[in-house]
Amino acid sequence: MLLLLAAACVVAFVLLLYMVSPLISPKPLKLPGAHVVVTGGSSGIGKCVAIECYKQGAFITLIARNESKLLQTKKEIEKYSVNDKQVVLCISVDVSKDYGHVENVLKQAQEKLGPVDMLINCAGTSITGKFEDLEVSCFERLMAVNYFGSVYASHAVIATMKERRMGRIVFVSSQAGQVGLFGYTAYSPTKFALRGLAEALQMEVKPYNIYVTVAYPPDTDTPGFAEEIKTKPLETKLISEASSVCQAEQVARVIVKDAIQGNFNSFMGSDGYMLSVLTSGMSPVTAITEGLQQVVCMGLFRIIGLFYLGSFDSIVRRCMIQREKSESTDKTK
Ligand SMILES: NC(=O)C1=CN([C@@H]2O[C@H](COP(=O)(O)OP(=O)(O)OC[C@H]3O[C@@H](n4cnc5c(N)ncnc54)[C@H](OP(=O)(O)O)[C@@H]3O)[C@@H](O)[C@H]2O)C=CC1
Ligand SMILES: CCCCCCCCCCCCCCCC(=O)[C@@H](N)CO
Repeated sequence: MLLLLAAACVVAFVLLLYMVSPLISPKPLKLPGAHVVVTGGSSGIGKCVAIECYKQGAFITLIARNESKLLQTKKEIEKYSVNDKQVVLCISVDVSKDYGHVENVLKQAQEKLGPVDMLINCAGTSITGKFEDLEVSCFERLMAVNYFGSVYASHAVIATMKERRMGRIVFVSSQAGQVGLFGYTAYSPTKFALRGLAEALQMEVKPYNIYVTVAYPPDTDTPGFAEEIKTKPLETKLISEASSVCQAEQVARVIVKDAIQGNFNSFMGSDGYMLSVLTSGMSPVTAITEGLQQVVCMGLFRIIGLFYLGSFDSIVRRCMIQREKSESTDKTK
């Protein structure tokens, strides 16, 4: 009897260890002297991520298309140097066009600044509008930049990371990559796709000590956002008010902190927290407490989420009625 109890205890302990072992947090990456590549590093969130890493002693490669914007950003970043060895390298390339080209430039960057320790996939753009108003080419373009651009850059660095048994890859998704909202039929799928890629890739590369992070920023005050707002449907604007507009510096700090720690999920604010718990699905966890919070809070957050959905539906309905009214008064004029 005693023996049976002891055996049961051992089995339970082993089971517990087995469950807990993948949950043990990774060792933080050391940024001083590390090589960080930021796609979309010449503007907005990407620029602030680059500055944040540079301030912590990293060597930076900026990737974007427009050369003069790249050079201007390089100058801006260099103001924050913490030692005189630090370098900011600029590469002008379209991450969505030719994989061979992207692979080549990343090879050159690694020859100059050493193997990539951290890749931040931030190059991206958004187009909003009603489904029928968006040309199908918009859907293709967004998928090319936001999704395939991230696949290309990651594919070009992963082999070296695996050889070195270290590295970080960050995908900048969006809150619109956690929930599909009015106006985002072309954009949201590209951000949801990044999550699928990140989950599958993380499972492959974890034994090689490589950690993948997916960031879900809310609306953030950037040149890209200023552009987006010009053509945003009223419905999208009103719905987006559910979550506040963040500063790019603040978003960048959170992304860099989570990437260093190797956290899979990176979110900002209380609505970001709720969304990340609510949409955790089968995503990996990097701390036992994270998993526990998801188990405990999921039901409650679903209830809160249903209220949000109800209010979004009523925004859409009200806008439709308003539009029909103004159309009919236009006709009678
Ligand atoms: N701002 C926001 O509200 C939010 C943004 N995001 C995401 O964060 C990321 C950055 O957004 P944000 O800072 O607002 O964007 P910005 O428009 O301010 O900056 C975009 C950056 O990406 C580069 N870029 C765009 N297309 C390409 C391309 N094909 N190849 C290479 N580089 C490219 C741009 O440079 P260039 O044009 O010279 O190539 C620029 O450096 C995007 O993925 C966006 O979807 C997520 C949530 C909220
Ligand atoms: C419990 C559940 C809480 C639910 C809260 C839901 C809030 C949703 C607001 C989403 C705003 C959309 C941000 C898109 C940002 C973006 O990617 C673009 N700006 C890019 O340019």
